[in-house]
Amino acid sequence: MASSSRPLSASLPTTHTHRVIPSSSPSPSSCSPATTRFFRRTSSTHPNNSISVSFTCLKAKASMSANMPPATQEKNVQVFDSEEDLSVALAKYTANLSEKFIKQKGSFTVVVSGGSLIKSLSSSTGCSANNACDCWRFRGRLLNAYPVPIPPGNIYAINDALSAEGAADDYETCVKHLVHNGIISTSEASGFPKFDLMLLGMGPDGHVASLFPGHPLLQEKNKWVAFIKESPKPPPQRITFTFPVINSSANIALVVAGAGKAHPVHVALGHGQDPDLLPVQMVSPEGELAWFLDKDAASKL
Ligand SMILES: O=C1O[C@H](COP(=O)(O)O)[C@@H](O)[C@H](O)[C@H]1O
Repeated sequence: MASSSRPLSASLPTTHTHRVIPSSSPSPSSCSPATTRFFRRTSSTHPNNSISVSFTCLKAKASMSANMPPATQEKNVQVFDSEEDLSVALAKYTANLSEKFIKQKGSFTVVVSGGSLIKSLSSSTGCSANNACDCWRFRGRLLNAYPVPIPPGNIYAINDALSAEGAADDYETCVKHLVHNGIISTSEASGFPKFDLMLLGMGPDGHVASLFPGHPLLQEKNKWVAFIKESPKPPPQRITFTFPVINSSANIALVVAGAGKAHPVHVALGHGQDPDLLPVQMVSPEGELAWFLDKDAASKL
């Protein structure tokens, strides 16, 4: 997770084409006050796994599609011809939210999940997936075209020197400090922390963060951060934000690329069925849910 006092703003160098279906409707010691804060992921591998985060920016030219099925037309879904185009649009979306929240309350809090989201986003920043965080910290830039003054202390990574239990506890304590200090908002509706934006990926099985199909953690109602020791996807030990926190977010962007994810996308957007409730179907933020898909992920829509 992370935060900035200056909105992500700059010129938008590129125009790309995509379809838009508008919506109808860490450790505690690193918890210093400041303003864009990045929460490095909603889930993390643990231990000995590289943690990576990043995203890119730019402008995408929107055009409405008249050919999308009705169920999709009720959602905010954007489909891009390439991962690069998707990245560009996602960065612009993030920049707009950053500007809005910083104007409103002087800060912007963002959670970024792991997986290929990081790789694809880092590709157009000039940072590799592995050094994306260092790019933020040491180059003082979140995005190539969007200079963002994010102090290193505003990026909250998990402490992977700890056990999974310890890391979850440590991260939850960190978030509690930030809530206590007023840096992270609290949802009036749920009482859980309310991040301004979560950037989530999704697995081919429909999992989000480290919340897997059929796992008891899907029903977690109290914890903010939970650990898992038997993840069906390696590595087995992870920590994750829980659904009460995820769904208290002001905004969530679900960023999905690849044909292997077309089925859960199809189901989550209301066009198909799966015998199991997919975790991605449980994503329901207090504010807006925006889908950023590449054309392969959208191929069954
Ligand atoms: O395990 C995870 O996987 C999903 C999807 O990863 P991807 O590499 O297929 O994009 C990721 O969104 C999630 O954060 C992570 O915990």
